[in-house]
Amino acid sequence: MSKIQLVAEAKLPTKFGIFRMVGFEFADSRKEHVALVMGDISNSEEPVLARIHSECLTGDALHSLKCDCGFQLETALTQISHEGRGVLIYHREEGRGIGLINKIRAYALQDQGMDTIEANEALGFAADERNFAVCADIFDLLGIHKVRLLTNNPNKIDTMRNAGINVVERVPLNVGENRYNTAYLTTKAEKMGHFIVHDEQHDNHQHGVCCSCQQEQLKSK
Ligand SMILES: Nc1nc2c(ncn2[C@@H]2O[C@H](COP(=O)(O)OP(=O)(O)OP(=O)(O)O)[C@@H](O)[C@H]2O)c(=O)[nH]1
Ligand SMILES: [Zn+2]
Repeated sequence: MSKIQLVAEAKLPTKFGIFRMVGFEFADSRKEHVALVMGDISNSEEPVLARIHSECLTGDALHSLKCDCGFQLETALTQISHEGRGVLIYHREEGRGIGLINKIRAYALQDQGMDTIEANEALGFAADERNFAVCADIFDLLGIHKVRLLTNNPNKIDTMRNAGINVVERVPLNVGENRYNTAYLTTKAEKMGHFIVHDEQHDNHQHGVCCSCQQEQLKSK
């Protein structure tokens, strides 16, 4: 497989501020990834606040409560904009690498009682099919070698370090817990070693999707 290349860039104004959007592509497979960069990252000595965000159409764009992705995406972009400097790699590995349609199939099995990992395995996939190494190559192409990584996933940290990216700090990203994703978060913590801190109160009053509040909202409709 060829190495990923930086192929396009442009300004992207968002509700979180103005980013530089950088497009990356593998010449052979045409597989695409994108990074949103804010501020001056040219000083390679100053660690960059960085997020590797794996694609989740349902959570990121369709407001699903089954996972924490949408909340993490918003929080990461907010934190980067507060610092005025940082990068978010939008890692196009939908459904932990199994793709959108297979993720829907996995959700159907979860509706019957399987957890995230059991559902993936019942479909013939590993628990996690993602390849994070490409993100180290993207950091490298952006001239970033020292990061404070926004994640709860130890595997992302290990993969970056093994690829020569200096992760000087893990910045936790525990947001978005609600009644529909508690089991998903528990599976991540218990079976995948993620650093999940359960929030007894849930932190979603601010998002209007707290378990009980949401119930009330749904009932009143
Ligand atoms: N196969 C599968 N993928 C899922 C499911 N729910 C969310 N995803 C995908 O999981 C990926 C996000 O992975 P997570 O385990 O939530 O988080 P992470 O990226 O490993 O770790 P953080 O950096 O802490 O967010 C995205 O690609 C989602 O599309 C599911 O039930 N099954
Ligand atoms: Zn998700």
